[in-house]
Amino acid sequence: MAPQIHSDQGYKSRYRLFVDTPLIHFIEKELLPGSGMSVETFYESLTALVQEFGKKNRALLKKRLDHKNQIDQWHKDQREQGIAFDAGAFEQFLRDTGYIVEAPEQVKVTTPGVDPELATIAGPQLVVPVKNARFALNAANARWGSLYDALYGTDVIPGEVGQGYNAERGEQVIRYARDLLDELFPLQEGSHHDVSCYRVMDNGFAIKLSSGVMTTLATPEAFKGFQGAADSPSAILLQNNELHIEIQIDPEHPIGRTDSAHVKDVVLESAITAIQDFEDSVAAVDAEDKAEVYRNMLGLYKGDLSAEFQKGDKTLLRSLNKDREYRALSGEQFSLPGRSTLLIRNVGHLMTTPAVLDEHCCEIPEGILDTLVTAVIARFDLHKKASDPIRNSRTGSVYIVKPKMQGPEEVAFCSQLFARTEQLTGLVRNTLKMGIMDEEHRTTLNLKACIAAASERVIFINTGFLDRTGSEMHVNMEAGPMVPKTDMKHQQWIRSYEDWNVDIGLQCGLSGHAQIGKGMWAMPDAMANMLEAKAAHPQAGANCAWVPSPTAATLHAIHYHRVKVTDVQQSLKGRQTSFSNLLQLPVMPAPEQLHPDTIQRELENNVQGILGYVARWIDQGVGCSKVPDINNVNLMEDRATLRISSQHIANWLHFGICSESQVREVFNRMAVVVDRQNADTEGYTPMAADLDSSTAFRAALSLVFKGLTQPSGYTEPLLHKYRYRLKHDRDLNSFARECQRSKEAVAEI
Ligand SMILES: CC(=O)SCCNC(=O)CCNC(=O)[C@H](O)C(C)(C)COP(=O)(O)OP(=O)(O)OC[C@H]1O[C@@H](n2cnc3c(N)ncnc32)[C@H](O)[C@@H]1OP(=O)(O)O
Ligand SMILES: O=CC(=O)O
Ligand SMILES: [Mg+2]
Repeated sequence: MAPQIHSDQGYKSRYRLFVDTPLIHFIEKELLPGSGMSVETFYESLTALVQEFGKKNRALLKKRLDHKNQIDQWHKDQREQGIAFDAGAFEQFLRDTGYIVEAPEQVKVTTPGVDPELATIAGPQLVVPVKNARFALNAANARWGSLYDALYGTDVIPGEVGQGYNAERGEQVIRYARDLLDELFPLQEGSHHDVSCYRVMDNGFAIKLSSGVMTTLATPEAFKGFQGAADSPSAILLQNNELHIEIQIDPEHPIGRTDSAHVKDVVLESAITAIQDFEDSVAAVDAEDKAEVYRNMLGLYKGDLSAEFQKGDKTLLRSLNKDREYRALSGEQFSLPGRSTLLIRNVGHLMTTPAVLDEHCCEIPEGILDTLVTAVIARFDLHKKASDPIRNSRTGSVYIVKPKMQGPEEVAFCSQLFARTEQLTGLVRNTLKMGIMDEEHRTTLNLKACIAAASERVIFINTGFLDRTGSEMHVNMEAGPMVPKTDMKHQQWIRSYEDWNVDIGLQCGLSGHAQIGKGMWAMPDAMANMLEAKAAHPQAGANCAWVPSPTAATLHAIHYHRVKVTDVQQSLKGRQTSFSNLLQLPVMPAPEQLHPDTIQRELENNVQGILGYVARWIDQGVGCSKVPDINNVNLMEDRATLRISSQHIANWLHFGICSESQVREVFNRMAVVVDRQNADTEGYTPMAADLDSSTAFRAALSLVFKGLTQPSGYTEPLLHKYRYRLKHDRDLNSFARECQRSKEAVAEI
């Protein structure tokens, strides 16, 4: 059977490409109308990009493999010769083989037109799988979040949330919020706890205490504006460290009614930026999935995305929030952004997509398709008038986060791809900005050269420590058995990597121009712990850090009120983390001392996470899940955490820390546990009853048993393979193979 090229289903010939129907529908009926780009120009442009960049893309992937083989051999030789690891010798070898390159002495980012949300405002960065419109909208709207809700609904306030309103818990929330106001916006006299009235007078913000004393803020300039009438405002706007807080007042509201100053909520500017993710948190294996991802992104950029959903017994309709209007003391009206500034995480250089085949019937690089579609989508935002109520960038930029790049050649390649895409889509040069995920071994070691390779485009460097951990294990797979997963974050390499990223960012002039970011908080329900732990991110000089939910964004915002990141960055200038510490390996010094119980527990924990995540990925196409670990702590699992777990078991198998039969036994047993955990999950397909015929179970096994040979230890090739097979009842590439065999089809192009 030849591919269906001219039917309503299957691939259709478009210019020099074959495009699968669901994507054609999206491109021709949804994306291009109103974009100013014709159908012909779009496919001509895509063909040009594939022809100009496809071969280079493949060559870069081949280079990854060459380096990996060389490093494997070096570690093997050292082991066989009984040579103790020496970071200096390793560094020399990596320099000799061109894995580490010379960076220019002076590197300075010169990125033009960066919005203040990325350049100067320090605050939380929310990440969201864009394939889920309800979540994607929620993330875009998470610029402002209720502190009362964030406290009431999480373990920051101890005890059960329970059903119905718990007045005692409510009291604790109000006390917490008043303490915070006292800390961030102290009064000249008294405390926010004792306020009976907030109002605006001709000469400024006036606060009446229950004692009758009139006072105001210790720093009166922190008052920025208000909503409602001056003598009975409905909102008071305060600012600290470039972040805003609204005290909301409503005497009719159930909470405001009982409050001495009728405060109904304290709302924090929260997710200053949000990454709409096409990548680690998304399952998009075919044209239908890609169209869904792109459709939501288009709606966010056009401003018309909405999602209707059921919550409890209510049907809700969610759309994008408008900007917020205020009046200043002078009487002047002004507005603040109502939405997070959005970044878009495209996929990396590795994957190809069956949504589009080239003239040889081969899948095209997915990153190339993402770049072009992102640029066309962005035109809708860039062409909006300044008065448009829903604009993303006010400075004419498009923020693309590029994951999993390995080294400066790959960054340069990406920058060239962006430049050519700008030409083809009529965008001004350097409109497409680049966020570099520092999440691969070779990128960390060459971070300065990576920044140099895109110095006119860089808008962030971010420590994606989850992928970086998977990368560390895969690159050094042959060095020896790795420490247990929980010990990984205490290893020398990871501590140095976090500091190194900040040092290089500061040296390259990112402060005040771009984000130096820290990674994800992967325990979405452990908000009390997060409040403790994530204070370290601004203290380390990072002006943004990832959070998994809007609630987490609101709580994490508190840290940026407490720490002025620019001051920290100033104090860190000139620091230079040891390069050789970056190369220290996370290998166990005495694996023979590992207790069998520790091995068993480690396996069970990893396997439970793998199965819990993979089952939903393969069967339901859910790319990011909350999965309980062995201690029943809910963890955010995505492809990066899966990379860690699967590489870890693969490594222990390789070095005989555990046996194949032991691993299989744990998999079989954990399938029962995961089935039980999902007993009430709608659409869940149990695995344990028939393990051999469970596609998800087989996918999970292969991630471990084929872990050593997966490119860079990534999980997406196998996840895509199994999900595609389940969805389509045929293999990825089967159309491409048939198409290649079909002389007529090719001749027709
Ligand atoms: C290594 C990396 O690459 S990290 C980056 C990739 N990871 C991510 O992007 C994580 C994003 N987070 C998520 O996907 C989710 O928070 C999960 C999967 C971890 C947990 O999801 P759930 O179990 O559904 O969360 P939970 O039930 O606690 O909360 C759901 C509510 O929170 C909202 N929510 C949760 N996470 C997010 C988010 N990231 N963005 C926006 N809203 C969110 C949902 O919209 C929902 O609210 P609603 O009912 O008003 O729509
Ligand atoms: O993408 C983020 C990571 O930690 O990996
Ligand atoms: Mg990652």
